[in-house]
Amino acid sequence: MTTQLDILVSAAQINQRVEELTAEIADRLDEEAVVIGLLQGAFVFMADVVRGLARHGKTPRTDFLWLSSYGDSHESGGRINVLADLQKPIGGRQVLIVDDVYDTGRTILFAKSYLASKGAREVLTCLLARKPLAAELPAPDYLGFDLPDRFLVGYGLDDAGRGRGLPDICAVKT
Ligand SMILES: O=P(O)(O)OC[C@H]1O[C@H](OP(=O)(O)OP(=O)(O)O)[C@H](O)[C@@H]1O
Ligand SMILES: Nc1nc2[nH]cnc2c(=O)[nH]1
Repeated sequence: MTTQLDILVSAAQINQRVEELTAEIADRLDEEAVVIGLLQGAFVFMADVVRGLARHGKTPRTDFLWLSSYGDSHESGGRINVLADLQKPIGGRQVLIVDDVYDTGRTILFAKSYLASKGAREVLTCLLARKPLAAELPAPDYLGFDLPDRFLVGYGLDDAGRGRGLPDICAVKT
């Protein structure tokens, strides 16, 4: 990437936080729980969350829901599009949504009501990062980091499709 970035959270800090979060989550998940990652942004965090859960003795089912609202823009388009649905029913199950960032809150609020409408018994949320706008909204059940109001890239987060594989959480220099 040619974009200039500042590192906000290092890979080592992320690893440590994932370890703490997954210890807490493992205590809360029941044997029939499904961990649901929101594509695309959650795929890196999701991989670390499920491996952390395994270290803490839980190997839940997994699934993905592909939602999109930003496209290649730095601003939410306002409307959430379901690009690909869950592969298995979740009726009566506890679910944990895993996503990368909580910003306007539209994505996570949509995902919560969408999964509830599919019959989930309990919907828990685990967000890697929260930006200041979302601090006014309902808190996630599990949160990695409170970060500033900057455009985030890396560790799953993209800038127009690029940068998801960067190991740290970075912010675009303005
Ligand atoms: O709180 P919000 O304002 O809704 O923003 C959060 C969402 O924005 C990004 O998704 P995006 O639509 O960019 O799709 P992506 O996951 O494929 O990057 C990100 O992955 C979150 O899901
Ligand atoms: N990549 C990326 N996607 C977002 N969606 C909402 N906020 C952000 C952000 O800061 N970075």
